[in-house]
Amino acid sequence: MTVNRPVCVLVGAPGAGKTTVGRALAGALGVEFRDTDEDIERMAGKPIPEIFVDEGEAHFRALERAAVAAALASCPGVLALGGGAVLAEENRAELVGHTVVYLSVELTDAIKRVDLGVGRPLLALNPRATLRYLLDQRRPFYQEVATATVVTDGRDPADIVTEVLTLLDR
Ligand SMILES: Nc1ncnc2c1ncn2[C@@H]1O[C@H](COP(=O)(O)OP(=O)(O)OP(=O)(O)O)[C@@H](O)[C@H]1O
Ligand SMILES: O=C(O)C1=C[C@@H](O)[C@@H](O)[C@H](O)C1
Ligand SMILES: [Mg+2]
Repeated sequence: MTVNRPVCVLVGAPGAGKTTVGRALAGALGVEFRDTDEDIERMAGKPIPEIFVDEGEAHFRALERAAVAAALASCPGVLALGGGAVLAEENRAELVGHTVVYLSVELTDAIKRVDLGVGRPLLALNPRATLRYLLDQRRPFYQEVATATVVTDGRDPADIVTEVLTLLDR
């Protein structure tokens, strides 16, 4: 039986660069890139902001728990989790034993990268204050699940990919 485990799971706040760095990292490793946000959109047949409006955040989080469990069990490549996936105890427990890289970002860089919250429903109102709250709330959870942390502030994605490749010994 073949067991598919991600080479690397990326966690971090909105704007940390999970999707950007994850895609480039997967390209460098020659493996598939998967993003639970994209899996959820495919499952639901609509974009994440519409799921929040039509069914609410609790429903989105339920879809996210299913997407995280499925991806951890079937993705052999680089897997990016949604920014809030670590909020669920169930997801944090599922991450034990995986190689999990926390792409850390602080407020100044995160706010520049999230483009006033476009496409990010939680940041639609008052992005700066909300992002500050999310970063403070989630930092301990990202640290709890991470097997390594890579600081992304003031660095370009190619530089971050190089550091992750070194961490992975590739
Ligand atoms: N290290 C970086 N330096 C500058 N800009 C970056 C960096 N990483 C990502 N970006 C830019 O920031 C934006 C957000 O990046 P990305 O979508 O990869 O973040 P994310 O962590 O996947 O966010 P989300 O949790 O919302 O999915 C994109 O426009 C991307 O080009
Ligand atoms: O930070 C969050 O809670 C989110 C981040 C995105 O990746 C999406 O999963 C969604 O917009 C929620
Ligand atoms: Mg993303």
